Amino acid sequence: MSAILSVQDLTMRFGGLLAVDAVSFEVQPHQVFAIIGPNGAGKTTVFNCISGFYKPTAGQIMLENAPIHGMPSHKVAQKGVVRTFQNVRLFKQLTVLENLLVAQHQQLNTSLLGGLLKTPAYRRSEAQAQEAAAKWLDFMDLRAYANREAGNLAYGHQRRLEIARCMITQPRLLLLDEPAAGLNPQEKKELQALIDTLRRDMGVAVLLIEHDMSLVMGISDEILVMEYGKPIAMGTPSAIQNDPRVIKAYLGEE
Ligand SMILES: Nc1ncnc2c1ncn2[C@@H]1O[C@H](COP(=O)(O)OP(=O)(O)OP(=O)(O)O)[C@@H](O)[C@H]1O
Repeated sequence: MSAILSVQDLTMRFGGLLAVDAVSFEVQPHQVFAIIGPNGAGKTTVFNCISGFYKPTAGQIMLENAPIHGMPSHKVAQKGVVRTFQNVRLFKQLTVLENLLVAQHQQLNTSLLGGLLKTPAYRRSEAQAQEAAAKWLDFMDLRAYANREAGNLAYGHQRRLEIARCMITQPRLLLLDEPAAGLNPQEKKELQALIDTLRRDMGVAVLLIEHDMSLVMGISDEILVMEYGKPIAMGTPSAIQNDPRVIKAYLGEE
């Protein structure tokens, strides 16, 4: 099986700080791959490098065998790698529906002139965008809120909308940065079921940063543990839970 994402010796330096130090891992199709580690371990910096927000100091990031390191974030997104953020980022003054329509804008097969003249091709792609938005509103149980301002939604709903906004672009790889943060126990359970459905039925692999260990252990196929920028362990949830280096990183020296 060939990997969707292959990261080799990824390194990111900020002045004198080595935030990510020679990190390598692979994400396979349909896999949920988690990156965990104490605060400041370098997890979000890895995400920022993959999603094109940072240009890595060194190393390779390959998406289905083609390099994406150093590409700007909108290009990486066009290639099928999309992300959510630690603090939800939506167009808060737009409605829920509008957020889903805007997300598709870059993909729409229309020209400015086509839009002005309302050509058949323009109307067709508009109709497709509306259809896709309706599908994701239903899938995420957000239809009742379609015309609400996104900023006025309950936090759990905003998180779901952010994931819908990613998924509507039909990505190959979904990066979720602490998706369970701020959710109540019931919402966390629903999130776990949602991630499972996305990877099983929607053809997307998921790369996850998460501090909630019960979610991480319950959903991940493989886990990478980082500490001070360095990879210290990688393996299945049960192997990671019993790894003395991981226990030491989380609990400190006896
Ligand atoms: N743009 C930046 N400029 C300078 N230092 C940075 C920058 N971004 C991150 N860092 C530093 O890099 C290190 C790793 O940070 P990062 O946010 O990647 O950690 P993290 O594992 O995601 O932490 P958390 O779990 O708290 O989100 C930290 O010491 C942080 O201060």
